[in-house]
Amino acid sequence: MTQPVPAAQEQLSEVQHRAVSELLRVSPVADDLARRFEAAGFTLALVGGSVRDALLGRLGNDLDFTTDARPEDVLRLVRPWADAVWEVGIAFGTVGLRKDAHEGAEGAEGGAAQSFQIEVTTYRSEAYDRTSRKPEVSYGDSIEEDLVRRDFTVNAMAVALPAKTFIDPHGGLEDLARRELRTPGAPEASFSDDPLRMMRAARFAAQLGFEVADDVVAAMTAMADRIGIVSAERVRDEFNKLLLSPDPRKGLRLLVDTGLAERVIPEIPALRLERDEHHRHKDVYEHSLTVLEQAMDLEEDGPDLTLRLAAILHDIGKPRTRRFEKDGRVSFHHHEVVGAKMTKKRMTALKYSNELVKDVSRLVELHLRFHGYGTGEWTDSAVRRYVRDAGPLLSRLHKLTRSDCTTRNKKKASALSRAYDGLEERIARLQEQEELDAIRPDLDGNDIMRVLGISPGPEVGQAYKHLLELRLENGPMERDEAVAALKEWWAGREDSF
Ligand SMILES: Nc1ncnc2c1ncn2[C@@H]1O[C@H](COP(=O)(O)OP(=O)(O)OP(=O)(O)O)[C@@H](O)[C@H]1O
Repeated sequence: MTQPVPAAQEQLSEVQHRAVSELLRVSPVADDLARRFEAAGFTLALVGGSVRDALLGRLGNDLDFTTDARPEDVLRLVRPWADAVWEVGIAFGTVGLRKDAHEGAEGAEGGAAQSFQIEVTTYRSEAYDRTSRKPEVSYGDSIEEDLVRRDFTVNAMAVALPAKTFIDPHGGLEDLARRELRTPGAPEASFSDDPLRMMRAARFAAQLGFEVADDVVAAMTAMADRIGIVSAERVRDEFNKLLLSPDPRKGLRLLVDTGLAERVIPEIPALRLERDEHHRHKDVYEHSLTVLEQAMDLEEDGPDLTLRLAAILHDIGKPRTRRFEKDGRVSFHHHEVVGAKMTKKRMTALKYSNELVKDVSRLVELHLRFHGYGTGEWTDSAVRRYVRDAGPLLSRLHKLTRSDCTTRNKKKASALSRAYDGLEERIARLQEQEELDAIRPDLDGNDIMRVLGISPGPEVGQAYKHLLELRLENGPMERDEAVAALKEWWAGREDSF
């Protein structure tokens, strides 16, 4: 191997430093497990994404291990040690488990509990593809055999435990320091083994911010058709991870530029409408990517798949509805309705849940409604209908609609955002009004008559009004309290005569 240049050397030592502290953090649990395997004559190594993430200083509590022990031995070894064991993946060589650990006395938190999600997979000697659910798996005997079948060099490193021996036969550490995705062997061979890896390249680029090596991009472009043999569920899961990453624009661009998107979600590349010489409309593809990023900026509780799907898909009805009108303008009439139908069709083909398909297509359908608001005052009933039609999607619709403004014209943008502020204020006011309108006293007319032993008459109305005042003033009361308050009011009233 060539010696790293000094700059890379510096990066490597920073990488090593991070890795050491990450490994020390998980060590008590990982070493404990490894000693059990060692005592039984087996090896155990931290592997794949866990090693990559340790080197990047972002290892969480999900740990992946690889071993020469067969699944039935793994089960035997982990059962007495783990807090829970899952056997769902056992036919494919994977045992899942949870280990709850307490930090040692010297731990900064002084005894805080941590829960580790662990997967132990037996060495594979064939294409590493644990989600394709092939009926048979063949196991290997060496870790090198296992690592060469992994997707990218940065995912093909291991740390044998408890000795902490670093195993990196494909130069993953250097690629990680260079932030580059390369395959352990020729990319064409790797993608023939499992075409999903092409999607994974785009996903990791988006997730880690790495560049994809030129030969890998070339193979993705040449072999894009092959993605057709992969199940919709596997494609969807990778697409979701890409979309939920910190930089989905980067991953989506790769999918579109290599032709993978054409096979997987052709509505996105179709957004690249050729603009006419008068540039009468903006580039819908670039606009959609920007809307996606603007929507991400408005997320409050972490990445939101529903919102992100709606943002990237909101204009997919445009290419089909584009008309050049006689007056020289361009129109996209009903693109939101057409887009909602297209969304439903594509998401169903990708095997998304009915719930998500319904939510995303609803947002696509509603994304334009607000534009009617800007043109004139909405009646209260139009505002109520907007709220009712959005239902639980209202806060996402607010975010989508606000992000849908990508104009460079600052005046136009701030007018739109002010109009939306106005709408949100009105919604809040109406909602408050309706909540108040819905408030009833804690006892109704019949209760009042029964408690006071009176018949219908103006006193019942007065008693009702008094209880409503109390309800508005103090909030809900227990029944006993309300009865007592009613009697008190009645006695006070009689006294005043
Ligand atoms: N289709 C595949 N082809 C080759 N190797 C794979 C494949 N899927 C998973 N792997 C290997 O298994 C490891 C774990 O896979 P997984 O899909 O959980 O990704 P990860 O790298 O752990 O990232 P994340 O946890 O964010 O999904 C990978 O790092 C890689 O070594």
